[in-house]
Amino acid sequence: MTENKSDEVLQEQKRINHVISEIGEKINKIKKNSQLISGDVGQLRKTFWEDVTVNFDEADDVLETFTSIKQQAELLGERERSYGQIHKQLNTLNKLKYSPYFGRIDFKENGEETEAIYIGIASFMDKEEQNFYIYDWRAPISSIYYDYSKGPAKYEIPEGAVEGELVLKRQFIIRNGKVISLFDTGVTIGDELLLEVLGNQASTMMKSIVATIQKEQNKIIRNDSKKILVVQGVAGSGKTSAALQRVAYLLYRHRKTLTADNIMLFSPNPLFNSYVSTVLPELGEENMQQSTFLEYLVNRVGKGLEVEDPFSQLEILLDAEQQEKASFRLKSIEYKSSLAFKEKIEEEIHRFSTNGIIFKTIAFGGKVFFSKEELARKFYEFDATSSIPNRMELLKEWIQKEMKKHAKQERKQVWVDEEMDLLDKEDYLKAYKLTQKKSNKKIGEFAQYEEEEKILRRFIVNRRFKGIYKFIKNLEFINYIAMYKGIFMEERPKELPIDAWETICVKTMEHLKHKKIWNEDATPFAYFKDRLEGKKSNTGIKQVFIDEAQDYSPFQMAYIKELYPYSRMTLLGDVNQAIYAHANNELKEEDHKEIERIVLTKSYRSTQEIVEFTKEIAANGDIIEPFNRHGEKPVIVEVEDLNLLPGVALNRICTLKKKKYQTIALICKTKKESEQVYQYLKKHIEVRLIEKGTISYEKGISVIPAYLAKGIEFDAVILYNSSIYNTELERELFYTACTRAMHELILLTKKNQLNMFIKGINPQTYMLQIEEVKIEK
Ligand SMILES: Nc1ncnc2c1ncn2[C@@H]1O[C@H](COP(=O)(O)OP(=O)(O)OP(=O)(O)O)[C@@H](O)[C@H]1O
Repeated sequence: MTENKSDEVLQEQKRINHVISEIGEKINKIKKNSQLISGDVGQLRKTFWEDVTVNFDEADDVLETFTSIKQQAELLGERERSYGQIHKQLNTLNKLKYSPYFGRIDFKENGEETEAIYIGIASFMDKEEQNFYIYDWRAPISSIYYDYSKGPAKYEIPEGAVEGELVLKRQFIIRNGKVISLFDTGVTIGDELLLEVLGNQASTMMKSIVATIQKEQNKIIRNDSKKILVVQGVAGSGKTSAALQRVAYLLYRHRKTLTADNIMLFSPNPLFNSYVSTVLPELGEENMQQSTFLEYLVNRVGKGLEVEDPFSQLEILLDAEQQEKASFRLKSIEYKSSLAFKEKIEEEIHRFSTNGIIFKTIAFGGKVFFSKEELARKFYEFDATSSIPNRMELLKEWIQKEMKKHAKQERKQVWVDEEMDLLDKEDYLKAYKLTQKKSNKKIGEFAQYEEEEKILRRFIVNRRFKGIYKFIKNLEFINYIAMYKGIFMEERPKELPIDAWETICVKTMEHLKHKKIWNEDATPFAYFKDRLEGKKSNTGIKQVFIDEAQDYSPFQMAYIKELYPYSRMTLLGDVNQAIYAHANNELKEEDHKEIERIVLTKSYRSTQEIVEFTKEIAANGDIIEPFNRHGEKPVIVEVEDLNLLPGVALNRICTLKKKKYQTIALICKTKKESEQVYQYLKKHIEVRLIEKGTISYEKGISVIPAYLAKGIEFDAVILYNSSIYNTELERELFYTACTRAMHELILLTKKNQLNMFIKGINPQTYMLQIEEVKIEK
């Protein structure tokens, strides 16, 4: 660390004290204001109904009542919004009070005086609102801090570039209002501060990197020129971190038109969702919408089919004992993930335009209201030039109209008489009131009774028809499954050999028969459904982020793009961590006018020693550059007998625990392996098993299958039985697992059975140890 010049520190501390006292004053002022508003909100809520005119007598009165309620609700909403704003502001000010800024740049704009710019997580001005005590890190001028070292520098504003000279660049660590350290930096954003940050223990929650954003990451964060931004970044290069900072940046830059609700992040698993959930609040912003693609698909496919999750799909491919099943699934996955299959679906849809649509019969209590043939006939009676979704809509409207007639008929049936006796008092009362309301004039007792009975019969039929009405409204009368199956009764696509196609057809249909759908079919099925009933494109989303983009198949990627046709997209991924069988070339694709591509090659997560080792696993790993932080070389532990493996893992975990690491992971290849070793370990130490549904992880020891460790990191990683990663398909999984380690990496292996990847690694990059201690079975 650069030496702390004590008078500089004193000067800076003086300024900090002043700024903090101003922040304190502002907080007090806002609090007073907020009490007023909160009082207002409370009062408004209390007297809401007193202040509106409620009168339902005449149509005019109803309108007046409606307007009055609306006005009152708007007033309340506005006050609540300003109350929410104030709350947010107070939150940010309290953060600033603790640590007002992290950086300072002295910038001399050409022809102007040098100005000291202090940079923090939000802007803060003096009382007169004339000068900035703190600049938001997202302000245009702040980019100099991330992009330049001392010397000529410039930043962009809408009117053009502002040029000048960067005279000083200083970094602070301020805690609780006190300068802990201060250093003036040279070339990049203080390697020293970064070194300090990266040397810390891993947390179970991702941290914001705002104070140490690197120049190349800043490009990702501030990029706003093209519709699609693609980031190919090696493991640990800060893709996810930069993506979250980018969300914060976009929310700031477009604050008038963009809110957190307009941003969607697709993440790899539920654990990841919670892992990243604190970054934006730390920056004073709200979290964007977050979902896994599976969640989206399950919703879209609908209740009728159970969707296989991608992890179960992967498990089959990884299970050495199910090689035959795996080889068939691989073919199925490859084809159904391709754009060729999407084309095939398109052809099928085209055919449905003139014939072949299959419906379900709509019946009630054994009585057919609409046969499937009738529905098909009616469908094809509509104008053939109209799109399929439009005709579906017309068909639905027609059915709904016809249903009114059926309902009327049904009211006369005997079963309704029987159910009349079972009605409760409230129904009678309701019918009575409705009759009263309906007839202003006094009517005779008999007429009154007749009217009530009519209403009660309507109640009964409506109640029993509720299911059918919903079925119709949701277009469930379209037999998607039968039609989807139809694709597999057709001629072989040219991409596949005959035997492969036949097996795919038989097995896919068999699986669908059991009301289950494989993961590779889920996207095509959802797409197929969309093409028949109309796209559910989401216009509210303006920015879509896809993390681990390499794990999306070409079909999925194309589908997502169609779902969000008006959104900008940020795709982040690493071709070396593509753990699924379907290939996706999106990250490698040629540039075109809508795409901006950024490549990150420096890895920040792991020590230099770990990166030197892991880069040799990755295909094209030469481009990976380690960050200059040192630790021990990875250790490969050879074990005589595989039965000793759980005990050896336990020993190693205990040694790591003594080193006071906060998060230690034992990464296994499959769920089965994780469960087995977990059962052993839990008898000896406190340990947690992470499964696909796990939504958060805690400090301590976790046993986790490699594919669930995606995107997250641990202080120390032990790779359990590394000998079993042995096919080219498993290279990425093995690489992903090893790159989760920040400070220490240990790989257990059967003696003399180094896997095919380790065999290719320079032995200088690791230490080989033989576990000699015999452990009882
Ligand atoms: N500029 C930075 N300043 C401080 N820490 C950083 C910076 N960039 C990355 N890191 C740290 O490096 C680690 C890896 O970052 P992150 O998870 O964002 O990388 P990634 O590229 O998404 O990784 P992977 O693809 O391997 O999951 C995190 O601990 C993150 O805090």
